[in-house]
Amino acid sequence: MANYSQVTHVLFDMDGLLLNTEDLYTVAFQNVVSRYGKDYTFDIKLKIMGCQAQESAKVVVNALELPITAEEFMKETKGQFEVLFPDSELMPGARRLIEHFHKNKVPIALATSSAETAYHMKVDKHHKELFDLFDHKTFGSSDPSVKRGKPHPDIFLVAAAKFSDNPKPEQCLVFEDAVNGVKAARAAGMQVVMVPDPRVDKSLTEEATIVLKSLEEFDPKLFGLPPFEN
Ligand SMILES: O=c1[nH]cc([C@@H]2O[C@H](COP(=O)(O)O)[C@@H](O)[C@H]2O)c(=O)[nH]1
Ligand SMILES: [Mg+2]
Repeated sequence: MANYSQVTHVLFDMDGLLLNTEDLYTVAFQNVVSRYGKDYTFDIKLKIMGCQAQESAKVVVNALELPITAEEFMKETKGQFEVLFPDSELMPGARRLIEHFHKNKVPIALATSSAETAYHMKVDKHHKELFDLFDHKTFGSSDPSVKRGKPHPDIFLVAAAKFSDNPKPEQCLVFEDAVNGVKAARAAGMQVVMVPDPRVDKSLTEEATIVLKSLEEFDPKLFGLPPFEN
């Protein structure tokens, strides 16, 4: 059996992990690049999942040789986000896990590469009460203290430092869906539970501490966290 260490604090990614917003990004980006006769392939998406918004825009514009600037691309996608994000849905198991940790007084935080404005589009309409259970939130694309996006460790180190009892990296468990997010967590010295998109090749999941098909499969006991009651 693999060796898992006990943790005391938990950090959650958001897009594609707690919310189905990765699917919504795919629709939004495809709608925009279709105007230029291009395809937003999963290979390109894989490169930018978890990246800061501006970096993502640059990669797409360059990879697809779009005849617009990264700023123009961001403006066009923002129009799509405003329509699509408010109806984002929770991923299976997300509510149970967040409510369980909150009820059992496990400190939990959100560490998303989203900008704060995008976060509000995704959460405010349907999920505000649940997301209010986090002790704190860090928004990688709009928080100046997060210098570099995932796969760099910055966001997880900034988020961990916001807990009042200042946990060490090895006391923190990260939940992630993206390859870049797993790399970021490992670079921060943290264990990471990966729930990847099923299209992600197995060879790209090897850095994760444990890989699950769904958050519903997570067993808190493996990491010394309070067990589910049922
Ligand atoms: O198809 C896409 N997926 C993901 C992103 C980027 O990845 C971030 C999601 O990262 P996280 O899962 O760390 O919240 C988004 O905020 C966005 O910046 C993107 O641009 N396009
Ligand atoms: Mg994600």
